[in-house]
Amino acid sequence: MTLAAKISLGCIADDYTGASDLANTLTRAGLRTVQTIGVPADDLALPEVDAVVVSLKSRSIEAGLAVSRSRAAEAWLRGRGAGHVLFKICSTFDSTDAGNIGPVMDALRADSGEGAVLVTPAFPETGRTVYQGNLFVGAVPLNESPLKDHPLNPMHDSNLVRVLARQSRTQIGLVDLATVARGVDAVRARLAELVTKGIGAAIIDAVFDRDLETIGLVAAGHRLSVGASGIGLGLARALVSTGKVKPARASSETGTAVGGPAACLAGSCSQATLQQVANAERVMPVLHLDPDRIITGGGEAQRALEWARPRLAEGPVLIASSAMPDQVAALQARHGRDAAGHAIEQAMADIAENLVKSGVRRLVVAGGETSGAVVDRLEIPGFLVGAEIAAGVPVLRAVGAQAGEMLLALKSGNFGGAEFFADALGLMR
Ligand SMILES: Nc1ncnc2c1ncn2[C@@H]1O[C@H](COP(=O)(O)OP(=O)(O)O)[C@@H](O)[C@H]1O
Ligand SMILES: O=C(O)[C@@H](O)C(=O)COP(=O)(O)O
Repeated sequence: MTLAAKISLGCIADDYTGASDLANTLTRAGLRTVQTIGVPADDLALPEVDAVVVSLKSRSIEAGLAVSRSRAAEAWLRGRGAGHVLFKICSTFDSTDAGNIGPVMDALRADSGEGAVLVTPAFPETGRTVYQGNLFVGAVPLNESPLKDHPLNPMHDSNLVRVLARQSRTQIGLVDLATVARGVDAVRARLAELVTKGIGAAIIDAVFDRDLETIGLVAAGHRLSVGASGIGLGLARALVSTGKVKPARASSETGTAVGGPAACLAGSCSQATLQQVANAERVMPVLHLDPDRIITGGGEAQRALEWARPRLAEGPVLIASSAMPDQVAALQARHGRDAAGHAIEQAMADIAENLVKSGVRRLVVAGGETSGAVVDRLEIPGFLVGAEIAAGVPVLRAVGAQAGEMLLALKSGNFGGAEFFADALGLMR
């Protein structure tokens, strides 16, 4: 890969939608940023950038594998000069007690020789705030939010000190909002106090962007941090305000038009996506997949393609597997959680691959795991960040894709407004 100058910030994202969310945030804060899929091959031509976000599909895999892939990404980023590495996790802390945030954090902490790692999923722009170590999604604690029904990692505890302690080998401390409000020196003093107690990581409260700016200034003096786009915002602003990065103006354009047919795929079952799919019915043809037929090998992907192909010339189409929590639970009871999730992801990848073979060059995908399966199948090695569709969701221009010029939007399940699919296609020309 041709990266002429050394990078200022290295990031490892545990899924592809999360990576594009972070790449979007860093870009808007003035950092020239590229998103790669996995550790990039040496011959991938990328422009000169301040930050690289290496996207992994490691959120729901076995912890040992998540650790080894994250360590490989970290080694690559450090080799390109990154003094600070941010491990980007979900703003709703998506994980199970068996992994993966704690094990990856522990391994990266050991590799980077970090004393106490700052951890916060706060991202106020999307309603994620942390107070006394408790994560709120909008007005409700995490365990009362729609995340309690997530198909792969339902979240039942809003206290992140407890959640992370169950996953990590180190003790977990708290830097509370009152300390953050007192500023950079107070946070540094609190961290030093935690280190003397043998505490290796701390959840840090943040409610407003100004809290993240304080956190970013402290974190920028460390080698490692863990969090969502909010801490990315803090780090980016710190790099700019301390003169380490000369800010670039984020474009509101996505560059030359790609044209050709457009399609949307939804594998997310989040409340936000369910509403967006329902609203899309008013503006484009929508096909609801039969998940049982997908899992039992009933030719559902083929049926979807036969439905979509004749419609593509008329305008965009949407193909969705999204279902309500009770339907998801019933399907999982019949087939098993992982088997169901995997089969549906692979069916989405089959559909995406064949839609692209049929000429689709503009593709919107809803769902993190779903996006991972689709992007892997399309063998897209990286993305440049274009216009912002909604908070946390940019238009992406594929770099080095086999299919040539392509625009994608990878929507985190919970993000986007009620008309997200129409909003996205409106910016993807
Ligand atoms: N109808 C369904 N029933 C059960 N699981 C489903 C259904 N539709 C999709 N899934 C699976 O649910 C998971 C959704 O995860 P993901 O794509 O990451 O969405 P989100 O961004 O909302 O977390 C995927 O593994 C997907 O294959
Ligand atoms: O931080 C966030 O909320 C997102 O960037 C993200 O990671 C969401 O994950 P998915 O909902 O699984 O796409």
